[in-house]
Amino acid sequence: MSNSDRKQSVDSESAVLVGVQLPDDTYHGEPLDELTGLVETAGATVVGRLTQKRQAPDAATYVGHGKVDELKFVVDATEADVVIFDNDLSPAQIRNLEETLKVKVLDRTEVILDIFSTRAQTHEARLAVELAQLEYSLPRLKGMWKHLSRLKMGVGMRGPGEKQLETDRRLAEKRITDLRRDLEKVHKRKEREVAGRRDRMTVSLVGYTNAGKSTLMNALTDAHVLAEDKLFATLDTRTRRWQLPGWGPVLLSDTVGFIRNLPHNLVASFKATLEEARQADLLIHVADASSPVALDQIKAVYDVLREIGIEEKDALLVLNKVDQIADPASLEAIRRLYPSAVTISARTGDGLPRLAAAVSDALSQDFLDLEFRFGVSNGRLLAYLAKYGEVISRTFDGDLATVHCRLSRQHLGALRDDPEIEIHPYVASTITRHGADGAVGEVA
Ligand SMILES: Nc1nc2c(ncn2[C@@H]2O[C@H](COP(=O)(O)OP(=O)(O)OP(=O)(O)O)[C@@H](O)[C@H]2O)c(=O)[nH]1
Ligand SMILES: [Mg+2]
Repeated sequence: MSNSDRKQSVDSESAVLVGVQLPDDTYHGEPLDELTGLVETAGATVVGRLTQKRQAPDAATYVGHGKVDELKFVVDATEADVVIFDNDLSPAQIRNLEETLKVKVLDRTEVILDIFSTRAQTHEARLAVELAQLEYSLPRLKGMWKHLSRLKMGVGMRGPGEKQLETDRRLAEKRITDLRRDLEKVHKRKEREVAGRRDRMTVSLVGYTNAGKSTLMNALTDAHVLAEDKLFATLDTRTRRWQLPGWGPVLLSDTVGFIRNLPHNLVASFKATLEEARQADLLIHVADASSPVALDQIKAVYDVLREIGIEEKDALLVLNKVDQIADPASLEAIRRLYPSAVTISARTGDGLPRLAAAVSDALSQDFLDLEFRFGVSNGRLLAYLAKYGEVISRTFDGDLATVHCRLSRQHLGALRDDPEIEIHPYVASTITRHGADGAVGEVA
């Protein structure tokens, strides 16, 4: 089968969706709405939807026997090509269901991985997706190679997915090792790159997929990044200069969107991309306030952020798409929970000055814990630190002065730009930044 054949078969593929609600499920939305969006983004057409409430999944087929019969009936009646579960299935459950239904059976994670594999643009994103796909499917494909190759190719089988069918498990394992090593290299390089930009303020846009991050990026800068009504339109980080009113230029980054129950190995693989967010001076968490499940989405984003070591308080919440909110009460409900959130519309530009002011405020409040070493004859620098900084200690050793103080990033920037103040005088001058865990390196 050639590549173009495969793409066509996906576009014309019809899918029946299945969702099982378990007692610990706290999601408030319509059970299969999000999966429908994912499946359509992957290029298939939804021809049937079945839901069931259960106390626990059935070990053999996830849904109960009666439901399997009903599913078989729907699959036959609609001549569906694929059945897609909203829940993660075990390899045995997939096998049993495929034997009975005689069509391919996928789960939500595979659909997400499939979308990522068709959308990844950069080298890094491709590596990350291939690794996640291999890691996810390897344990489930053991002993299933023949079984799977009998089934029709399509959603979930593209990209590296189908390569696995041709290769053997050992090759796949070797590939995983290579991919991990390559990604580690990319990660290291990214860390250095990001660290190299330390003295410029960086702001990252994060948020649920389709919340409007790229649209906001375009509204604030001349980025011209792709923004569209599809899930996971953005997979690669883009950084642009944002002329922040009342502050000056900062670097603004757009990032990959998050989703509820984001496949775990995908989070790990995108670590390098998310590194941008982790190292940012400020995160703007963009939420789609017009979504009926806005609160679930906001919570899901905080969950992913915590996984990469970022606390809720470190992100500025922005409630986007206020132009399309039909019921003001729903916005009020969100605002009651997050009173400091800024409401905007990236589309109409409403609230953008308010957002700029909030970002500028947040950055100004940000003080750095610094240690300056310089020649004692540099009286201007000493005076500057005494005037604008909060001096914690001052020691003089011969003609070397060491001043430990807190200084806002804004004043550090101004200090650097001041032609009157020499911060590289006769004696080597260094500024060390103190993080929560002690000194984290030089910034000058
Ligand atoms: N009505 C309205 N629509 C918006 C607004 N902001 C974004 N959108 C629309 O929402 C859709 C998604 O926008 P994107 O900017 O691509 O969203 P994203 O967060 O970058 O999404 P991913 O990159 O897929 O994670 C697009 O169709 C936008 O036109 C807004 O303020 N109001
Ligand atoms: Mg985007």
